[in-house]
Amino acid sequence: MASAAFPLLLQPNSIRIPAGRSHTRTDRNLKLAVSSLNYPLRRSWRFPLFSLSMSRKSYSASAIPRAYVNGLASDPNVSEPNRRIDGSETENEKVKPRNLISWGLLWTLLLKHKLRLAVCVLTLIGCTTCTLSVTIYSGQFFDILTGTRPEPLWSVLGKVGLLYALEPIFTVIFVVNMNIIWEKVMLLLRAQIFRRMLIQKAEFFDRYKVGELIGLLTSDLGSVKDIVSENISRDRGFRALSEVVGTVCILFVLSPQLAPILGILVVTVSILVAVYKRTTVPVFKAHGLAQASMSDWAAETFSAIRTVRSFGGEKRQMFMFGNKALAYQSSGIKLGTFKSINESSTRIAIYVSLLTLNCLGGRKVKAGELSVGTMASFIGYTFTLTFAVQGLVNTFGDLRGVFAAVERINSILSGTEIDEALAYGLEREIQQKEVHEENIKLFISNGSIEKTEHLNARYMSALKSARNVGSLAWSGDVCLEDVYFSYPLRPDVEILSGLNLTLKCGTVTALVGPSGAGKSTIVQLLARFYEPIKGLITVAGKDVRMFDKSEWARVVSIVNQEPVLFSVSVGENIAYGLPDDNVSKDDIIAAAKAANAHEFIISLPQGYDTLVGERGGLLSGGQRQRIAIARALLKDAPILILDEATSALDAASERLVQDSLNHLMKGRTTLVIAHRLSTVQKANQIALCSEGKITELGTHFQLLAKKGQYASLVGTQRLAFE
Ligand SMILES: Nc1ncnc2c1ncn2[C@@H]1O[C@H](COP(=O)(O)OP(=O)(O)OP(=O)(O)O)[C@@H](O)[C@H]1O
Repeated sequence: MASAAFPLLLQPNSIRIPAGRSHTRTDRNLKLAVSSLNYPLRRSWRFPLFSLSMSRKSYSASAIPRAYVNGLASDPNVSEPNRRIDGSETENEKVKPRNLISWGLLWTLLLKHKLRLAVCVLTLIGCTTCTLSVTIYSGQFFDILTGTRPEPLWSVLGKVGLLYALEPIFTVIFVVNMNIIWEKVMLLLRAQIFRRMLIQKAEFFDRYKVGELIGLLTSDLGSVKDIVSENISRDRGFRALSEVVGTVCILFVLSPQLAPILGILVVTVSILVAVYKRTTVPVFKAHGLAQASMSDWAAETFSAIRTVRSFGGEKRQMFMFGNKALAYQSSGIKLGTFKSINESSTRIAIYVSLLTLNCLGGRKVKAGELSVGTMASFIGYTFTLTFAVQGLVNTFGDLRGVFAAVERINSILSGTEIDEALAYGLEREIQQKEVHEENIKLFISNGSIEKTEHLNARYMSALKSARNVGSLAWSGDVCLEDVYFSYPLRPDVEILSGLNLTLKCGTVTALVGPSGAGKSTIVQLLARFYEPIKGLITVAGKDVRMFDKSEWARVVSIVNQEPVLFSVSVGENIAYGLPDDNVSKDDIIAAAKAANAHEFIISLPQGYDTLVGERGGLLSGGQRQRIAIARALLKDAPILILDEATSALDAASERLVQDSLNHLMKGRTTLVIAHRLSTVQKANQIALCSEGKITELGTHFQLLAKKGQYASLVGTQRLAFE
């Protein structure tokens, strides 16, 4: 199958431009940037806490296309995609869920910084050597003082001084390089996770709350990031590990008899103390949660202050806040108690170790088996070992948190819910961009995490007979043919059952029907947010699945009841109609004028540069709607869907918006959904959707004459007006 797609993988100098293409911004990017590696790996990796595996095969770069031109004439050698008509995958095609974050991936990302890693290893050895050597020289210092060592004092002090000077230098180089490496790794991970979220199927966003998804990017990924930044200090992570190993070795060299007893004692007591401390982590967390709950309540109260006032809810809000403040207080008291015990427990570990050392070592010093200096070094190493072991246990505790976070990310994002048609289109478009742009490199220079070769195989093959989707959509009808559909989260409830509807090219079709009949569902299918379970959607007779979703998105404009604006300026919101283009101010103004929006925009404080606020909240509903229409005008898509576009407006705004909609609809294949039947009477055809099918179809007068459900709906609405 993969090889069947290769006739379309053109060499850079053999790119053909399909005739009759109107969208120059696509044409100018016909040539794909050379795709670099997709994390080639040499072996599989497994870790017991969360199963991580990557195979060489799944990350092979060999099948990634080097260049691609869509819209080419069919190639008889290219086989049809091995795809069932319902869009599901056959057994052969099924892709096993793979973990998004894996050891293999981390390793590959780390290996990009080989030089820095080498510097880190060397400086780590350097600072540990300095730290541990100082203690030996401190012991020698005492031996010189007691006269057992015939060496001038300045020579030892000189060495100690040099070590004191070198240690911070090594530390700075180690910390800076570790941080740089990890920040770069995290940058790529963050970008890839964001991308992976963006290409999930629509049901993914039905299933998970926005907060959960943001949590993956912020707190979960944050704890992965913190594992390095918070474990880079002297008593944590690699430094603690190297100090434990180094100290134990030195102790054995200094006194092979004393070292095992002291070593075992210090390590055991330190581990016990550290483990005890870890068990108190939930108390710290509970305190944090209590604080968050209290501040959430305050935030909700103030953000809904008008609702609180209108219901006289101040007392309730106060009492609830009081409850939360009390919970915060009691968790704070508990936390204080645990903090004090924690504080003392480390001291207990040190005191026990020192007492043992003094008993055993003191006897040896008295017997002349050990010098005072060596005894002093032992005391120093007792402290080092205690803190290092505790630091190490803390690092392991943090690692557990990281594994849990990674597992959460993997469990949500490693399923097979990727919208492949979208993923493929995005991959292709990203690769067409100039590679020197930093923000794009994040997504391509490392290759995507997605297994793109099977997507390429499928879509390359499927696209072989597709001509330019724009010209098809401008010239052909859009048909829903025997469409069956259930929402993935409610597979038992059939919303559409064998629906047939033709949207004639360049004309207006109105879709009416009772609430819950499935009108908006048809919009979602036409926009390809979801795919039919059975049946086809075609444009000019071509199955729309032949086009990747980025291409399809360019030919469909949707204006709905509550248009969502981004919290940028008015001008930028209009320019979003062509998100990949540099839209000129003149084009933006022309679109705004056609949408009856120019007058109100220039009366805003900063005109086209005025910020619209979160979700356009600083504008009225009618103003938002006209900006959305200007955006759609700029997009200039051949298929237009108006889903209750004027229903939330008052009469004056509706007139203005309706004017601009009339302008927008001209010459486009339009589907209008409206509850107010008076607004759709002029449509070329009216389709009545009921029980998942189109039950009546005709002009307003034909349907009235039929005296069916449409006629009775019209009657009901007239009665309501009278
Ligand atoms: N994302 C979803 N997941 C599961 N079920 C859904 C989803 N969206 C809509 N539904 C269900 O699909 C059915 C059809 O909804 P749809 O919004 O298409 O109806 P409608 O005809 O547009 O209704 P209205 O005129 O009230 O807007 C409803 O029963 C609804 O509960």
